[in-house]
Amino acid sequence: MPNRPAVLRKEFVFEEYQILEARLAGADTVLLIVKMLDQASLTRLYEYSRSLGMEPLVEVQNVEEMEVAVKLGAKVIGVNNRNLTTFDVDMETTTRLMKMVPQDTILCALSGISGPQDVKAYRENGVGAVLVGEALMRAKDTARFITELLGGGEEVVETRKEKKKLLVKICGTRSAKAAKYAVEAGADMIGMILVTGRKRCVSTSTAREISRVVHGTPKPSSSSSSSSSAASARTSQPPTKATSYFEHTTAHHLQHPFRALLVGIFQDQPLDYVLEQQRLLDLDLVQLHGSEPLEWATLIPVPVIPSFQPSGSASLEIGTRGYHSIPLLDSGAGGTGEKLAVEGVKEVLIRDEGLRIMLAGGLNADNVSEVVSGLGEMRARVVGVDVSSGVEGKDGEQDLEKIRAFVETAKRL
Ligand SMILES: O=C(O)c1ccccc1NCC(=O)[C@H](O)[C@H](O)COP(=O)(O)O
Repeated sequence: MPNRPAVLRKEFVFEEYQILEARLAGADTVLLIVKMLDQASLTRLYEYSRSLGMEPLVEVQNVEEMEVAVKLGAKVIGVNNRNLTTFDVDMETTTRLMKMVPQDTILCALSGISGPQDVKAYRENGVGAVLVGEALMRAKDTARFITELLGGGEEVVETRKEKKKLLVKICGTRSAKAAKYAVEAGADMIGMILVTGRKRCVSTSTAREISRVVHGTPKPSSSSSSSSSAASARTSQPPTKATSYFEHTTAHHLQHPFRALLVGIFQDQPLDYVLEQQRLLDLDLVQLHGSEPLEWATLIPVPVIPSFQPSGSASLEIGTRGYHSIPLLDSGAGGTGEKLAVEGVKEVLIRDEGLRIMLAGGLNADNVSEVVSGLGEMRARVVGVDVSSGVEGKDGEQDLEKIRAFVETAKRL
């Protein structure tokens, strides 16, 4: 579930059919209420849910039910503060039962949360999550209320107006040496071509070496400070602000505070192959450079970057939220060095003012500044730049100095 918030089917679940239905509808998990299920049914439904890749939220209300949930091995347990027999709400119920919960279990407080004071108290006590229903429905301004619950202040939706450092992706990487060099030069993403038959396609053994290097090489400290929200996303600091869709995905999916991310590039290959390579090479992101369906993003367990051409009809899907993490606007079929037309980029951005993109297509250290600044005010909506041919020498091999020059130039924009 890397591309969106988790979806819970919060229901009276009493048979497998409902769990399957939830999975098919795109839910990530289901609620199992200990009070309404006998031990055999609870165990059966719990196992069934897990067999579909969904760790259920197991709801309890008292000591006896908590014992059942813990014995079951539930990894996410919710304590209902509302007594379902009397309907009385006692906010201490969660806190009283929490000592029974093993360390690695996420404890959620359910029901009765009316404002930030409740969340603050739970957070201080080590409660891992809260479930808010009625208060959210009653709130006049839902976004502000959620921000307040998270402990945030005045600003409700953080949208990027000011210029931030561009993320840089070095694509077409063919050796562990070039990958290491690019990371140490400050690149945020290292792309390798996994499209069989293409000249830049890497063998499995090289891809494994590149993967090892990208996962093991720390970023230079200066570039890790390019986004404070990215850093907080990867540390224990909980977020305190609601963010727009693309702001969130940029901060959470496209950068890591300590190392670069590894991107595998695919083009019109079977989904099974993409999934297998993602696992085998421990890819952090998958770039789909052909006419793969948008929905694949829900089946690939890491964030997806799809490629669009400004003029192509598929570019209508470019701004669809909830699937890909960030779209790549590229001039052509990928790695061609063909220059992207700035006017085409502007047309795409004008159609959807919330859209954020990465740019590719014939970029190099000499022209990236002109292309990016040519977008005028729309520059703030470009989160990153991607290069392949532009960091290659005449012999077609990656040129380490060109990589450095590209990263340094792009990071200054
Ligand atoms: O580079 C390839 O051989 C390639 C093959 C099939 C699909 C995508 C491919 N490359 C993608 C990229 O290198 C970048 O995402 C981008 O297209 C950069 O292009 P450019 O800087 O114009 O070479």
